[in-house]
Amino acid sequence: MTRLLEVSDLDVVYLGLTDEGNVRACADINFTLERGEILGIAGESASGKSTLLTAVTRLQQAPAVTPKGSVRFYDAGDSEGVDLIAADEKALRRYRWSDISIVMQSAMACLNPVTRLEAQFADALRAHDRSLNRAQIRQRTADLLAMVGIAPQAMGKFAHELSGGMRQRALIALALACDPDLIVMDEPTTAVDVVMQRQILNQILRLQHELGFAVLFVTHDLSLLLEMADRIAIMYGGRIVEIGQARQIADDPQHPYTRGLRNAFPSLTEPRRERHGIPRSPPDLRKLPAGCAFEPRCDESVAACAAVRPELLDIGPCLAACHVRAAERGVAPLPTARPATEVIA
Ligand SMILES: Nc1ncnc2c1ncn2[C@@H]1O[C@H](COP(=O)(O)OP(=O)(O)OP(=O)(O)O)[C@@H](O)[C@H]1O
Repeated sequence: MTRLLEVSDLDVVYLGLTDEGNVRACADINFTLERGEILGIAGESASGKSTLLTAVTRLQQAPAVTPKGSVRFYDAGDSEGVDLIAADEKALRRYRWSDISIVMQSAMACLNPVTRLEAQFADALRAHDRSLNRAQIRQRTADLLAMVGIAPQAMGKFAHELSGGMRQRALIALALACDPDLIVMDEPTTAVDVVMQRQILNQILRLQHELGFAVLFVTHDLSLLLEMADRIAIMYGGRIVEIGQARQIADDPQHPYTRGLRNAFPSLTEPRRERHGIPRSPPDLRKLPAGCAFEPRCDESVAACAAVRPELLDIGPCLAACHVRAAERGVAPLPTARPATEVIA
């Protein structure tokens, strides 16, 4: 395996008018991605998933800032890598499209409404290779559309002339235009019906298999990730609380929150049983508790959980941020509780 991306100690804060108004949407994010790997990121709404993707791709906009951390991207054969967080706009342009491309939730918002598809593909292709002539661009566009099952005639159409599923697939074809090493996907199938969702996901998996790009895939639908990802990171309250192989997350989840998510939907193979949601609501990111953010909803918590924030530790089957699990597995003793309240600065 060769490393493609390394995210270290990354924080993302939406600046408010006052310090109390700051939202630390992502905190202490650490993960790696290997070439050709599919890493899924799951978690409830407002857990910081989309914020993480925009920070990793440096597409975040004010009031979002990244006060600390790095996102190191390793080009083929480059052992040093480049820190995308520190890179200037000019340097970033070199990586966008050709190395890293993005498929967002709403194709309608991402495709240009006033230009035909062909012109949008031409822009992306020329960003990679300025010497391409019109005939080459048309041929490459037709090939890319064919990869996602769209007839070449569609290149003469505007986004509003395509169905929702076609738009989303056209966006995937556009993301593939420069043969990137990494495609970042933010809920790419939420805007389409379940049949189309299945078709698109199968297409992504087939293309990933053929072309070998890595995928960073965000969704709130854990069941979907269990099917397609190699590894899965679970986010809660802006932090990764568990990260492990998809099979382990499916069969042996460790963090009580992951267990809650896992129990919330039925399995195709297990006997039928009653499903339970996770009680109460996610935390307010402007005022997180000093300890574990999941503690108020956790049925396994002990005194230390409310007082001391658990680190993401290697507990054997996976990395997890849970005092109870770490103690259970002999990785770290339960900390001594000390009551405190933290206000995000
Ligand atoms: N522009 C903004 N200004 C202030 N806070 C923001 C802004 N955008 C997002 N947030 C806050 O950041 C937190 C994380 O939001 P984010 O959209 O990253 O979560 P998510 O897990 O992707 O949710 P969803 O699944 O609903 O898209 C939320 O509390 C949200 O309210």
